[in-house]
Amino acid sequence: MSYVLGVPRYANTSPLYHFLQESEELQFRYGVPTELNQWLLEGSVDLSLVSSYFYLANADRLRPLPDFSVADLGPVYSVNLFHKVPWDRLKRVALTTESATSVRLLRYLLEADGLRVEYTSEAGGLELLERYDGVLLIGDRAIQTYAGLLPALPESVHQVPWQVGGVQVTDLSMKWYERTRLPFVFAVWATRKDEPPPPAVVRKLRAARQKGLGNLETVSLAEARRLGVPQPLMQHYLWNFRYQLEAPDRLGLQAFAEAVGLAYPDDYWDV
Ligand SMILES: C=C(O[C@@H]1C=C(C(=O)O)C=C[C@H]1O)C(=O)O
Repeated sequence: MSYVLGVPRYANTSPLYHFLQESEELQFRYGVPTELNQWLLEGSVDLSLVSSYFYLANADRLRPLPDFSVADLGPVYSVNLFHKVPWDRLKRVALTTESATSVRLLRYLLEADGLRVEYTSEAGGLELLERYDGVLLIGDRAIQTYAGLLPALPESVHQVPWQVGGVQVTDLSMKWYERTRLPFVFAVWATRKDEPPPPAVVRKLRAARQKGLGNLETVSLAEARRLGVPQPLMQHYLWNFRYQLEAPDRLGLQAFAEAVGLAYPDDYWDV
């Protein structure tokens, strides 16, 4: 029987997977985070990316790898509330159906600012702004939408505009950083608690990550073409992620658990 890896359908994890080969022993099943979360609990994937919030809420059944994450310090560029009224006047917001973590993070950030907002889960893009004050997008859709708004390639990564025309872009990871000065962990990799990850699979994942991060130009070119986003922008976007769940990331994850009233188990596979 082959081991099934839950593989996200997003550019943001391409440095981890670009050089990973599917084989008879290791098969991929592709999905967006909300699908992968469910598949992991149900047993239709064995090792998978899982939304950090979903992991924390199901920590009695899941255990993560010690050194894999989708995290960053400051802006992430692809977890964005696109809105047409200022942040403190938001009343009705549409939420992506692909995310478990970001929707919880948005709720936390708005409540922390004393704001009461009505949320509706609805798939779509910027056209939702005709009916809502804001729309939360993540992953490929968010980075494509953001890149599509930019009038030109920014001169420097420090000059990415956060307002284009009538649309404001609030990067949730940046907002988290301003509040906590910590990284934000969007996802970890986990298995079910009674099914330890095979060390050979973890070795392959680590080797593929090392190669991916060492060849970001190749990886970002492939992803830029796939999504129709300028390659320099894609390369900076990928370069900016923290993929190794290091000590500062764990502090960020612990702070997120506290922020949403969940326990932080601090319990990782020794692999
Ligand atoms: C950084 C991102 O993080 C993603 C957001 C997730 C969530 O909100 O549940 C889950 C997995 C991550 O890959 C992104 O989508 O751009």
